Amino acid sequence: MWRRTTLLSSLMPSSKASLLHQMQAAYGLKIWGAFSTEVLKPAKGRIPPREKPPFITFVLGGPGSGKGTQCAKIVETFGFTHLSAGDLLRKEISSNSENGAMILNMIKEGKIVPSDMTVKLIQRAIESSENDKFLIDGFPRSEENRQTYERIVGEEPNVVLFFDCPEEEMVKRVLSRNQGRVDDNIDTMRKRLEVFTSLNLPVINYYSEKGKLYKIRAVGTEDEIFEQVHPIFAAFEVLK
Ligand SMILES: Nc1ncnc2c1ncn2[C@@H]1O[C@H](COP(=O)(O)OP(=O)(O)OP(=O)(O)O)[C@@H](O)[C@H]1O
Ligand SMILES: Nc1ccn([C@H]2C[C@H](O)[C@@H](COP(=O)(O)O)O2)c(=O)n1
Ligand SMILES: [Mg+2]
Repeated sequence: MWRRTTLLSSLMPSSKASLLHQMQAAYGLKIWGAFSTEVLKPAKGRIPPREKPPFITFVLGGPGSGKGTQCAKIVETFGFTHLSAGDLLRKEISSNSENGAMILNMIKEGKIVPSDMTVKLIQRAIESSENDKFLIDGFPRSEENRQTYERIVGEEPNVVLFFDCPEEEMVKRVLSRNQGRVDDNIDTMRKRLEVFTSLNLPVINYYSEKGKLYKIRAVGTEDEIFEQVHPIFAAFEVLK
């Protein structure tokens, strides 16, 4: 799609060449002559509009079920872009955004941040990427998250993965994660498990009823779990 790169400006008087540069910078267009224009790879930071909606996978599971770990493997094998809702929120905290303090409090309490905020961060991240396939990890965490995404983005996910892991295993993993997360302690973990059961399980059931859910038994080694994940994405690659 992005074909020719030679600059016409080198063949022009300098005033015209400068005007041409300005137009190229403004519109991401490269002008080939009197009769044709062609859209070229945009300048850094400018992303062309998508011709079709990206392929979206929601990745769900309790705290410590291994969502992030398995997402890294999917990225490596299938070239997805990984967007962790939790990571996007943590970035908001560390960038000292106006909502940072509120988000930090919610995360410490194991509560769910207002959906508009999370959806906008996800939407912005998708729009600023040139990839056409995304893993949205840890989202939607509640019916309100799900409905807000559908309202703002106007699309349903293509696939939903659910990493199903026993509570005692999740607690063990979180308490030995050692990444300095403010919510990796037993008190917050208890609250996160309660929130998972009361708010996230209904979303998981919703997607199960819609026939979009792939349930993974998230016990065993990371590689054993990925053996269940691999065929799901391999099948979608074949269908493309
Ligand atoms: N199959 C596994 N066996 C043992 N430990 C694992 C396994 N998968 C992941 N872990 C470890 O468990 C911890 C939690 O994993 P991970 O961060 O992927 O979970 P998560 O679902 O993303 O959790 P959270 O919702 O809290 O972000 C990490 O320290 C990770 O290295
Ligand atoms: N959709 C989301 C995702 C995450 N959060 C907040 C609350 C979670 O406990 C915390 C950490 O998320 P994780 O990294 O475990 O996926 O981030 C939220 O409010 N809404
Ligand atoms: Mg995670």
